[in-house]
Amino acid sequence: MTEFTQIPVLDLAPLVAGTDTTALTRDFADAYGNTGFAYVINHGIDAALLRDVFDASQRFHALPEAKKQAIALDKTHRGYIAINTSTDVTTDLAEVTKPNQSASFMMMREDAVADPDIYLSGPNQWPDLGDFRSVCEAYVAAMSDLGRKLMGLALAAAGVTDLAILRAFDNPTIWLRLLHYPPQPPQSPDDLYGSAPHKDFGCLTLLAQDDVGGLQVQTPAGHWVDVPLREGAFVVNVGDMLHRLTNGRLLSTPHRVINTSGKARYSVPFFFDPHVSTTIAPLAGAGPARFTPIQFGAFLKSELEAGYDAHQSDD
Ligand SMILES: O=C(O)CCC(=O)C(=O)O
Ligand SMILES: [Fe+2]
Repeated sequence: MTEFTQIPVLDLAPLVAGTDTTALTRDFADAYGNTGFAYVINHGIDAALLRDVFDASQRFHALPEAKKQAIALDKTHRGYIAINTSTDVTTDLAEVTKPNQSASFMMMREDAVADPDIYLSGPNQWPDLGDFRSVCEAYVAAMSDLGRKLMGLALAAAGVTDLAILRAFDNPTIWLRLLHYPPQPPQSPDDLYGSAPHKDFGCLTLLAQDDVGGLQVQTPAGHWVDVPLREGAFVVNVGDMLHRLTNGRLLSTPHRVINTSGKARYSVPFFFDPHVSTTIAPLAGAGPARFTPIQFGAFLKSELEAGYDAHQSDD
C-alpha cells in the first residue's frame, strides 16, 4: 500500500484483442495492489451503448414517483430504490446514521422464476418505458463479457494458479444500478452523503459516471482523492470478495460520493460477482491463507438485511 494522489490508468487493448497481456497483468497488479481503483480505457464497450444507458436512466428517474414506486425494491433486490431507504450501516469507515442521498433502479440477473433455494434469484421488475429493458439487457451482456475478462486478469495479477473459480461467473450475480444523486444543499451536514464511505462487497465494480463529479477514493493515510470523469473510461475497483479470493493481494478501497455541484449527478455502477452458492476462500497461488472461507449468498443476505429497508426481516 502506498499513498496516492490520483488513480492509475490501464489500457485494456491487449485483453480485449486477445493478445499478450504480460505487461498489462503487471500494471494491473501494481494498480490494484496499491490503489484498488483504476480508470480502464480501450475496454471495447460501445460509446453509443453507454449513451443509451444514461439516456434510459434519465428517462427512468424523470418518471412520476408513483410509477417508480409501482416497482419498489423487492426481496430479490430488483426494482426502484427510493431516496432515504438505504443506509451504509455495516461500514466501519464512518459514523453513518443518515441514509444515502440517491435513488436508483436495480437490475439483477433475469431468472424466469424465483427459486426459493437460490438467494436473490428471480425476474426483474421493469418500468413501462420504451426500449429501457432492451438497453439495460444489451449493456449487461456487454459488461458481463468484459467482467469475465477482467476477472481472469485479476486472478493472474494476484498470482492465482487454479482458475476453477471462473466457473462461478458462468451464471454470475450481476447488479446494474442506475443511480441518480439529486443536488445536495450546500449547507448539508457533514455526515450527509450521496453515498457514505464504504467498500464494495463483491468482486469487481465497473463504473460509468457523468461529468458532474463527486466520487472520491480514500488513500492509506486517510485523504480523499477526487475521481472525476475521464472521457471514454470506466472506473474499475475491487470489492471485498475479490480481496479475499486473492488473499488480500488486490485491495478493496473505501470510497464515497458527495455531490456538492448544485446539479443532479448520474452514475451507472455494474457489479460483477460469482453465483451465490460460491465459497469465497483465498485461492491457490496467492500465499498462505489469511482469511477463513465464507459463503457468498449468506454474506450477501447479512449485508442486504442490514442496509436496506426492503430487506428488513418481517418474520
Ligand atoms: O456513484 C458512484 O460514483 C459510486 C457508487 C458506488 O460507490 C456504489 O454504488 O457502490
Ligand atoms: Fe461503491
